[in-house]
Amino acid sequence: MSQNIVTYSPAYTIVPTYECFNRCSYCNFRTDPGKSPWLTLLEAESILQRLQNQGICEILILSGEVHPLSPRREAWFQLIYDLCVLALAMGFLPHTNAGPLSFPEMQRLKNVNVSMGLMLEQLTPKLLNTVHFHAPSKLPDVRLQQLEWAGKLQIPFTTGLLLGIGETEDDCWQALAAIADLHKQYKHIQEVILQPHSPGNLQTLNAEAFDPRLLPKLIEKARNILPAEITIQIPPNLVTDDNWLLACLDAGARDLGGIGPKDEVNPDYPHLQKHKLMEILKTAGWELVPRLPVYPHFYSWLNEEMVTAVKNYGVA
Ligand SMILES: O=c1nc2n(C[C@H](O)[C@H](O)[C@H](O)CO)c3cc(O)ccc3cc-2c(=O)[nH]1
Ligand SMILES: C[C@H]1O[C@@H](n2cnc3c(N)ncnc32)[C@H](O)[C@@H]1O
Ligand code: MET
Ligand code: SF4
Repeated sequence: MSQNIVTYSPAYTIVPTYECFNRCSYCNFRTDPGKSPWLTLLEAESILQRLQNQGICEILILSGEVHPLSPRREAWFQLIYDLCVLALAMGFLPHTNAGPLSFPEMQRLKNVNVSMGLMLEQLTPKLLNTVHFHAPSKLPDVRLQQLEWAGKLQIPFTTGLLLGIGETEDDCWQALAAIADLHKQYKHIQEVILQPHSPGNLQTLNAEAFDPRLLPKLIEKARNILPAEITIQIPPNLVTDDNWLLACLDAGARDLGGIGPKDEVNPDYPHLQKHKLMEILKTAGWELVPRLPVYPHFYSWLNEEMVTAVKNYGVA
């Protein structure tokens, strides 16, 4: 068995809506409520048709958020649900990250997703006075509760930290320890993303990019805090120097996340072409291998329909 494998998920991101009632000051994705048209199922169908037979497995459904008490919340949720059903019908594997959900919403989405995700971001409440001042969805207790519900519902889950938004190193260790604790109870975390803050043109936060030279040490320490079965993921387009990227792998990162034509969250940071990335990794002896958005040890948590969808990729 080769030990020098790095995985990635051939993915395409579908955005139900960019409108969001939160205003995270580092966000380059959101528009104001009512200001962005929602994706229609017809538009989605034509996008997905063009993606067929291109080696893409994962459809990442990434959304701005309609307030839980808004009269438009139900239609917003239904659109996300229907997009998952459509992606499945067309042979793709959905992974939804649409911000915090109610327990029944999460329960319903489990039926039409092979895995789901929500970044913890950070745990320290001091960010509520800064980058998350206008972002009730980023209340640490709300995020922790989401991770707990995902565990109770046995949803294979992706979470992670956003780095360089005003936290200290110690804040990172505490956030990682909280993820490790929840995982020890429910065994549901498949990967933890260590996402460096990367400034774009639309955000209001005036802060530097997270210094990528700090990443390897952070990954090494994260590797010690997190149980071994949780994979550490780093986004290669946000670690723009080849040597730093390789240093991240040496430190214990083993996955490069969803790689597709556009990074919707960080549109100013395009991904390298796959063969370029492969070449860089190869020089250091790493092999880049595609994976599905759900890891094999979670197949027993999926319903029959999700297992069938996964089986179409010749695994399970
Ligand atoms: O291309 C991206 N994929 C992102 N992904 C997808 C991720 O890289 C993988 O495709 C999934 O983890 C599925 O395996 C996220 C998934 C989450 O659950 C939470 C946050 C993200 C963030 C990004 C992102 O910024 N860019
Ligand atoms: C989908 C995820 O994208 C991350 N995210 C949001 N804005 C930025 C940015 N400027 N740089 C890096 N990551 C970002 C957050 O962690 C969010 O949860
Ligand atoms: N709004 C969601 C969150 O922040 C997912 C998309 S962020 C661009 O968790
Ligand atoms: S990061 Fe997510 S929750 Fe925050 S403003 Fe952007 S879309 Fe909304």
